[in-house]
Amino acid sequence: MAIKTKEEYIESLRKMNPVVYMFGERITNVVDNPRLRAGIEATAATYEAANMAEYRHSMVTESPLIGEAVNRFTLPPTSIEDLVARVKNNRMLGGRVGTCFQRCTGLDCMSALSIVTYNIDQKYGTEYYARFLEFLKHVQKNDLTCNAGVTDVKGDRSLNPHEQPDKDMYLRVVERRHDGIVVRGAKAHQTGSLSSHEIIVLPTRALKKEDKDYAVAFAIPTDTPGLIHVVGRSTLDMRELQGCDIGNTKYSKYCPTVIFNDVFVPWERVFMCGETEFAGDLVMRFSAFHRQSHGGCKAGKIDCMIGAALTMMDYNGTAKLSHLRQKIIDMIHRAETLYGCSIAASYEGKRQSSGTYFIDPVLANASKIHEGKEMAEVGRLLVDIAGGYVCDLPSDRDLANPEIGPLVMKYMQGAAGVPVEDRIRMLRLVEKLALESADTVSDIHGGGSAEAHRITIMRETDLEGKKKLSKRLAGIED
Ligand SMILES: Cc1cc2nc3c(=O)[nH]c(=O)nc-3n(C[C@H](O)[C@H](O)[C@H](O)COP(=O)(O)OP(=O)(O)OC[C@H]3O[C@@H](n4cnc5c(N)ncnc54)[C@H](O)[C@@H]3O)c2cc1C
Repeated sequence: MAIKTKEEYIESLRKMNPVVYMFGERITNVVDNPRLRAGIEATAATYEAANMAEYRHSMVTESPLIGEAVNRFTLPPTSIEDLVARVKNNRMLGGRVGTCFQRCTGLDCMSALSIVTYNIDQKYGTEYYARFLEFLKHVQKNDLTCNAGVTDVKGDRSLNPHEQPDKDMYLRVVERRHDGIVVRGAKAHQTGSLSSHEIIVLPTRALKKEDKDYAVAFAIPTDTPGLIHVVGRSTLDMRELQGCDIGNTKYSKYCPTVIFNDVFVPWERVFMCGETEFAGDLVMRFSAFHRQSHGGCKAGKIDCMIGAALTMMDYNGTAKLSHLRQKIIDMIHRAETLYGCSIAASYEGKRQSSGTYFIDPVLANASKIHEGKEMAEVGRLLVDIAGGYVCDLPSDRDLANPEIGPLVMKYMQGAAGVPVEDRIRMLRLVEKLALESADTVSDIHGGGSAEAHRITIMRETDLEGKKKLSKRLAGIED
């Protein structure tokens, strides 16, 4: 049963028993909690699309590993076609959910591990790659969702992990046993950790040899004893719980901090343990794949934002105004540049020793730098087009109030013939698309902060080649 339906996916989460806290209280029923469910629904869209005639051909392919049809979200790329399909699927899904569907990070971890575990084995004769392939088979056969446990809480940013006054600021191995390891630490911003069956942990940065205990990668179920998910707050997080003014009526996003309170990991699930010199490569590969992913999903989110802007123009009676139509063009070209860089990064991908294909990291990072700046501009344009009611629209509860409701509705009218309820719904969606902090901050920091992209671009670009070009024209011989 390699392809799950949406319903099977949700039922599979129901069988899990993670330890979860939100707003200071223990949540025992994750799946039916309205706030968490909105996030789970976004991930469920990746299962739904795989079963829809319209998208099945792009979402499903045969795995060379298990010889069965699998959801592409479980498939590390083994061709240029696979790399391109990742971006196209992400764009389609980003547009369908209008937020993050929370399933690419796990694939990005698996893609990076499928390259680096092989390289570690080549150097040290370890068996990480074989262990990783066993894990991957499990993921593919059961159509699992994984999330990325990469970002450590990091304490004092000027200090290396082993230099921190509290040694747990980066996740580390605290005990080595005959049957596995015990780890302690916390991973921040764990997008969709409760929509996932497994959490894949990687180091968050390059490490020195003194940081040996921090050079650890592994995968464990998200309800493993000792794991505590503390759901983070975001700007619109009460809306689903209050059951009104929701905006995106189907989907949302949430990002817990996951605490690893002395968690046991069996050796068969450990994919790196102490090989510090590979930590930087592992995180660089994960980040580059993740930045490629963003080029697809965020372009898809802009598609949805453009749709909302155009609809607001219809509803406000501003559809013919040329300066607003210019702003639509400004939104479109930003989506296409983002997408174009990400698609180009895929076509320029190269086969690695393990057989996995890796994207062009310079193009993928260029795409992400563009996202960090331009998504904010797209949000600004959307709010500009939609009008000031994006921020202080009366609540659904005021509209339903028998005393003031009819009066409020009267003054919410837009263009003739547009149902007032529709105009209100679209304004709420614009609020969610442009101002939900879990999404807008992810445009800046998700996949690493801007400086990390710039450093990668500088490191991975052929600077000498560019100097040679200029020297040749200037007649300078080296
Ligand atoms: C909505 C959202 C979703 C996310 N989802 C995930 C996820 O699913 N999985 C995951 O693992 N991570 C996730 N992340 C984490 C993301 O990768 C980090 O936020 C990002 O790497 C920045 O780390 P930080 O937040 O700790 O900020 P910091 O590292 O504190 O950075 C803040 C600023 O300080 C600068 N800075 C910090 N330290 C240094 C230094 N030593 N040298 C130079 N400059 C420095 C940075 O460049 C940046 O400008 C998510 C983040 C967000 C906001």
